[in-house]
Amino acid sequence: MTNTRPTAPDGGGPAREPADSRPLRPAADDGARTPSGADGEARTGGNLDPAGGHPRPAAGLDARLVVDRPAFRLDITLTAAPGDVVALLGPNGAGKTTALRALAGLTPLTDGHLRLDGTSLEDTPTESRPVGVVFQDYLLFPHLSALDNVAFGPRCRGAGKAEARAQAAAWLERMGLAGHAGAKPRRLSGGQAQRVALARALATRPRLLLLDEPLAALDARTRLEVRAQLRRHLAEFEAVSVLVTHDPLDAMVLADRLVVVEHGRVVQEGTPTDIARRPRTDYIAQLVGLNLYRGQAAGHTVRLHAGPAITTTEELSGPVFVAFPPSAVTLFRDRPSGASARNLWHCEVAGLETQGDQIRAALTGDLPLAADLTTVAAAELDLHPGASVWATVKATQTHAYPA
Ligand SMILES: Nc1ncnc2c1ncn2[C@@H]1O[C@H](COP(=O)(O)OP(=O)(O)OP(=O)(O)O)[C@@H](O)[C@H]1O
Repeated sequence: MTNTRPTAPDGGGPAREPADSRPLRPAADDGARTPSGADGEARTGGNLDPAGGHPRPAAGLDARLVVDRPAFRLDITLTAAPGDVVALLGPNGAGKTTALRALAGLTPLTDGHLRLDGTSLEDTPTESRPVGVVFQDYLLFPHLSALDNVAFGPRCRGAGKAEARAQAAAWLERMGLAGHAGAKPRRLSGGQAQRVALARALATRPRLLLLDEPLAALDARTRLEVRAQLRRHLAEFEAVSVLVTHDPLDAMVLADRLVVVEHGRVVQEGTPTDIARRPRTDYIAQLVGLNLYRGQAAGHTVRLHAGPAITTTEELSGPVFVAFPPSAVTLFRDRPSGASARNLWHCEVAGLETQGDQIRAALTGDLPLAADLTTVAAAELDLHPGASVWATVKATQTHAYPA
């Protein structure tokens, strides 16, 4: 692992944890250098994995991670080409950290495989794997300057002190931190410390960069800045990056591809746009802020498994999903007469929540749904929990796709 060893040169580093304890902690430093020539290979080349039908890239990451625990099983396939940024998203307990720990070599695989640039990592000691990790809480050595924290990686790879420091200085410069090279971590802001941690991971030129909730410890303003910087650095990074996050915005901004994990399984993967447009589980629909239903389509009508029918513009048949945003819902206190919307449901307000300058109403009744309206509209409608309302959605505002 790139960024820290169990003990720093003078013995002050974080202690190494047992192989499968929590939280995720760095292990030893990277000793192996990247096989050269892997960069620039076809991003989607390779054979098909006979088991899962996933492309098996010659360069990049090719993993099936199976971890069995008494009450939990992780079984996910992850492939990524050099240059890809993949975000693992999922609810609490889905298995994201377990997957990251398995990729890092901190949690042993029960089954599956883990290959990087065509080489199996399973036989490579954790500390020799070309893997870098950036942790949520940075885990910088407190007694070392920013420069020496970053130089630590190259040092462990065998670089001489002067060379390691020169490389570290170049990385700090790249991160816009040249002026903080001599600062100890306690004198750095959260955003600066996170950039030092990223520099430390990148300074060993890993072939797999793992980021564990990299922005979670930052306040909202710093987060915005660091997110933009991280996006730039990840875009420049030539090998595979995998990040774990709870935050859909981080995932959408930082990643080329999202892999959504629920109950230890991949439930959906695709580009952020595809996932936002065609969510396939309630968790993802909530994440991207859509109302999502499942039903049987016949022409322009989708009969929901539990509930009424929804009229759509798409003409489909068979099992489908139908989605629409809360902003597409119009609410009335009295049943609208002559409303052009075909979709009209009688509901009750279950709850109201302020979201920025909008009010999000949670409705139950004919169809459980979320509706957004302005504060003024909510006041005019005299909305309150228990209030009876009529909800309409135009067919053109819905989106139906095969399930
Ligand atoms: N060291 C461990 N020993 C036994 N069970 C564990 C261990 N670590 C995690 N688990 C269990 O494995 C499952 C997956 O946990 P994991 O931490 O990977 O999920 P997660 O998606 O990262 O969740 P969160 O978002 O809350 O961090 C959970 O049921 C968890 O309780």
